[in-house]
Amino acid sequence: MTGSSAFSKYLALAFRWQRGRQGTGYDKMLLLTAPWPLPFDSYLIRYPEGSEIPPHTDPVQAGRHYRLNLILKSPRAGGEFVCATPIYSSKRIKLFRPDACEHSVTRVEGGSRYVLSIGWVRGKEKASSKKP
Ligand SMILES: O=C(O)CCC(=O)C(=O)O
Ligand SMILES: [Fe+2]
Repeated sequence: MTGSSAFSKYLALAFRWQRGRQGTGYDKMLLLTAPWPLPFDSYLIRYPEGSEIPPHTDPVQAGRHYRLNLILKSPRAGGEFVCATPIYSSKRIKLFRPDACEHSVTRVEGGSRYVLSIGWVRGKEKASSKKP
């Protein structure tokens, strides 16, 4: 993709609510993203009552995917982030490898949940090019 078409794609997407990829009731809003010097993206994610994210991974074409998720607002019940091996986890801060560690969000019950999600990719090694 050329720089200018990447930028027009960014302008078309940024600061608008889009349906989450899993189609399970959550919405995301692209804030800032850049391909260089360190590929990164940042999203505001909104989970209305009854939404959830089933177990999944977020693979990248090359390198290692990291995410720092800041839980801005928790619902009264549910909406728990589940990941067996986070790098760091507290009530409001989750640092993890979404490409390597399956993760999910339990059904939000009693109010909404809001997350600021910042992701970046380190290294260039292709997962499929790894020697056994
Ligand atoms: O909202 C969350 O806690 C996790 C969302 C998610 O799947 C991700 O950030 O990759
Ligand atoms: Fe994810």
